[in-house]
Amino acid sequence: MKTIALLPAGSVSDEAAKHLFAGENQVEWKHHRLIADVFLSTVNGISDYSVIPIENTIEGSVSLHMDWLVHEVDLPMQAEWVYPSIQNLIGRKSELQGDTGATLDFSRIKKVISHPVAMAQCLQFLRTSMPNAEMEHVSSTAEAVRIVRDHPGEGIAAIGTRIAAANNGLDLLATEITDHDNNYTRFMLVGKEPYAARKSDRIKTSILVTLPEDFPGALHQVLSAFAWRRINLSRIESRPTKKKLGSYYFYIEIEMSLDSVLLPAALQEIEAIGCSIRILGCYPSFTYEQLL
Ligand SMILES: O=C(O)C(=O)Cc1ccccc1
Repeated sequence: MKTIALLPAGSVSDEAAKHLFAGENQVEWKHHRLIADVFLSTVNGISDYSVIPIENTIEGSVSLHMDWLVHEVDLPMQAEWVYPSIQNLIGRKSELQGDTGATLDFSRIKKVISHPVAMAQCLQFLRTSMPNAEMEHVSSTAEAVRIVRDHPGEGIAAIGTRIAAANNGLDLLATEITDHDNNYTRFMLVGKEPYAARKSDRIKTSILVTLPEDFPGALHQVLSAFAWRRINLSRIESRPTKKKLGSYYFYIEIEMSLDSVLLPAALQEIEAIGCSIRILGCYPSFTYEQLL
């Protein structure tokens, strides 16, 4: 039996997690309202893994979650997979219908609430369909839908999944409202134990590199340690160390397993120039189709 911590039922994370663990009946889900509690559940040994959304096609890195992974906890990355992010506008049709019935009057929506990543995916839709509505961020799309359920008659709508609308007895006011197609979110499974339920040919390694101070060209040297070995990088991102203004570390995703001969040699070379390296994990990567 594996216990998995994740955001609430009906969240995008919930759909995505069920996609990775499809067909496994020995799974227990522990839903949490806040991503901090999702992480802490695994840190405290209450669950084996946490499911963390880390990157989205439209919004890019989910910085809050990446920062938790790096600064607050020490949980190795064990698998990553992508899942389509399909968002819908959810509320009560009856609140948006005038005397004449049928058409929905979106100008009656005073406020739209959702998770910041979901909201960011639908900004054009919101701007054109309800330019005067306020926007408010909450901890998940599922939480947003629950709030709409608990506040009838207040002109509030949520952005969330179809499942959340159905679970809460609410209507789909508009479907598939993201501003761009091909909107995917990348999820990470973190925990102490390796994930071995499925195999992938694509193995990645994630590291954090902190550059030495006053070393001109340090980042160039780091990148060249990978480049001349023809090691492919799929993501590189700088984030503040939170210790000093202007001090950053680099989060780097490498398309190679730590078990290879080449990668440990590249990492040694990088350390030799005075960089510090923290390995965040070496894990299989799955496409959406691979898990179908
Ligand atoms: O709020 C949710 O439903 C989540 O799981 C976080 C999220 C939000 C939007 C896209 C992907 C994940």
